Amino acid sequence: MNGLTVDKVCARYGRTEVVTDVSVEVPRGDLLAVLGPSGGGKTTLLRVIAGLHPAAAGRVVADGRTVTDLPPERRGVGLVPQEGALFPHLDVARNIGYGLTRPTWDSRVRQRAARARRVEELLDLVGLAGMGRRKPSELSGGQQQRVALARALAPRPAVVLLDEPFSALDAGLRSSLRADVRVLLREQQVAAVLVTHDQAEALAIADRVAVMLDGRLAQAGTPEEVYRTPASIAVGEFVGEAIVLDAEAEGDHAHTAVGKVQLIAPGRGTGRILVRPEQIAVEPALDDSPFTIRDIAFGGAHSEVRVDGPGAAIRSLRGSVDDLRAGDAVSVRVCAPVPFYAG
Ligand SMILES: Nc1ncnc2c1ncn2[C@@H]1O[C@H](COP(=O)(O)OP(=O)(O)OP(=O)(O)O)[C@@H](O)[C@H]1O
Repeated sequence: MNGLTVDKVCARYGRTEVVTDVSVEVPRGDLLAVLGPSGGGKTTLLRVIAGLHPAAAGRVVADGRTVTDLPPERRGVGLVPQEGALFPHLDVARNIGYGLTRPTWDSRVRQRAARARRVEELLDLVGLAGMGRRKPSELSGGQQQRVALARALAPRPAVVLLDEPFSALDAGLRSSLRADVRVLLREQQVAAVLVTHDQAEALAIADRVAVMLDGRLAQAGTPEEVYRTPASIAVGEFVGEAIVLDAEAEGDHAHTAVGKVQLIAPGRGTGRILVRPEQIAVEPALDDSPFTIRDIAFGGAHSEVRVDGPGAAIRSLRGSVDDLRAGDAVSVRVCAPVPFYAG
């Protein structure tokens, strides 16, 4: 396959295994977001792919070539580290050109010209044309990240790894840079792996999301799959806001504290369901209802309504909350099929 294959990779620090049996595939042009709590093994996995940390077992394959035992510079894998990590004493052009082949004595002039052309091309690509002579300290945080990306792309790698590349940026800049980077990586047809803590970022930018819990791949799937049908309650709680309710399943539906709920897949017996706040409809109660509004957190486009009731603390997202007040009695209904977890 063209792109990246990680096949049953394990990694250790000393005797402690921190990555266990991880397998993922990323075709060229695709972006895989690796999501997980702190200490879950995300950065270590990235370092194994980049060749900065040895794999204790398994294989890393880039564009069909097994690179597991090659040094970082011979893998065809580019890395955009956290906060760019540019060389402060080199100007932007030199930072970008750093990873390109050094000229040899017999072809120095020709290679130098080719390097300069490639650097100009990359500056253009990341929207920094004309800034080649500046020092990193003369750039904004977002511009520095663009330089780090250009540096990673310079040798035309098959794979680019991005380790929390937007974490130091403010929200507005972060989402615009993220969208630009996504388009650029697809245009360049590299296989990209992005490590992030930010669930919304992973769901927004990725073709596929891999959730790592305790060094293991808990689930890999499209953003919709991991959000709507998480493999476990733990994955569901990590990927987004989750309301977990006790349930008694009977085929295609289950009985819960908020009434009868449709299930995505049939289930039977005692267990739990996982519901997203936007799947819960809260309406002013027409009859007696045991549910009352605890408070409403106004949130612009979507406000959160928190509801107390017997056996359930509910959060619901709503566009308008004009008809609701704290203390009101309300009816609560789950308005979409949800996943059920037995046991
Ligand atoms: N150099 C090291 N020596 C020993 N243990 C380490 C080292 N680096 C990381 N670890 C441990 O390995 C585990 C995985 O760390 P890793 O940095 O891969 O997790 P992570 O998911 O990237 O976390 P974060 O989101 O906080 O960056 C953690 O328990 C961490 O303490």
